[in-house]
Amino acid sequence: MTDRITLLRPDDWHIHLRDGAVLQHTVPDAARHFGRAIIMPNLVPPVRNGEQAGEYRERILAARPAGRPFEPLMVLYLTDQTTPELIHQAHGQGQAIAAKLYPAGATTNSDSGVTALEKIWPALEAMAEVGMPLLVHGEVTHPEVDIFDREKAFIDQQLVALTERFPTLKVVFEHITTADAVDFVRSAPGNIAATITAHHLLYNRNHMLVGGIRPHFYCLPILKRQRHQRALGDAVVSGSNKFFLGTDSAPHARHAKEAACGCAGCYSAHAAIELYAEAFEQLGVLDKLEAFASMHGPDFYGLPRNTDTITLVREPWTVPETLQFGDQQLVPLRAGESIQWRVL
Ligand SMILES: NC(=O)N[C@@H](CC(=O)O)C(=O)O
Ligand SMILES: [Zn+2]
Ligand SMILES: [Zn+2]
Repeated sequence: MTDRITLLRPDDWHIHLRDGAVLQHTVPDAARHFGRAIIMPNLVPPVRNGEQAGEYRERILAARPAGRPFEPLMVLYLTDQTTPELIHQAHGQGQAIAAKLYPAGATTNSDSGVTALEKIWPALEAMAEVGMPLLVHGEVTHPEVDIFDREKAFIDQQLVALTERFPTLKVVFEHITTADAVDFVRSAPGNIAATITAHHLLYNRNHMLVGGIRPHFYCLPILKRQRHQRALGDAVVSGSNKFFLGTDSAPHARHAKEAACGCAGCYSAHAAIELYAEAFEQLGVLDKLEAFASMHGPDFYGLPRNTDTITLVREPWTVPETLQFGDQQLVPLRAGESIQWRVL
């Protein structure tokens, strides 16, 4: 049994840090072991242009603990109004590395999202031209589509056509949750990749719903049945470079989760690489963690891999019941329970 594993420093290709006072808590967590992170732009109001991305980046850097190598990689939030000029400007000035498609109404803070893909065709054309990746929250929002089918419906109704229309556009299908998404990404060309969260590898909908409803497992896309969890496991076991680490750590204050209408999002930044190590060990592929966490992401984005390392040891520890979140509290993933791995 391996009790110690050293990895090139990993990166998080999908995280929510929020804004304001909570950055004092979310940024240090993200910066514990990750070298870089793709910072999701779904603030209220969203990060719509290069200038706003630059300002948000400064607020994040102001909360970065001294001596940490952590670098935030900024993302634009696409709206019906996003123009090709805006893309060219943000890209040209190095203010944003990617742009995010939230179908309007699909998830937390997506009200300003895109109402019909045709509206952003010119922006996508510009992104393909300059090589800026499109990051996608891949769920349809039609009320008649069952919430467990929304990812598959997005592939069938939107993503296939989108990738055919823009064959050179780099696309990251974010936080995939279904066998359908795994199959789509696997059989797609090299410019299409996906992030996978630790919670979708470790859990399925039974964990959320059997024996009582557990709001801290509620996130979007929602946890699916075990068959889909296994398909995500198979994707990482395959070692394919199309799949890489994106935690989708998405903090909400405790009262906003434990409510009659609770918010979607799981917080995992306090123990992200440790939770992935557990998932990979359960799958019997700890040796594949490094490529997934530290190589496939930078390779896809065309960035250098980190050069320093981190070491994980098998040394169980207990996650606190709550963490400070600005002047509120949040309940992290695994609250009050143990995690098998610890970073030295
Ligand atoms: N994943 C979530 O359940 N929530 C995210 C938004 C998102 O990534 O869809 C959030 O911002 O809270
Ligand atoms: Zn999302
Ligand atoms: Zn997210």
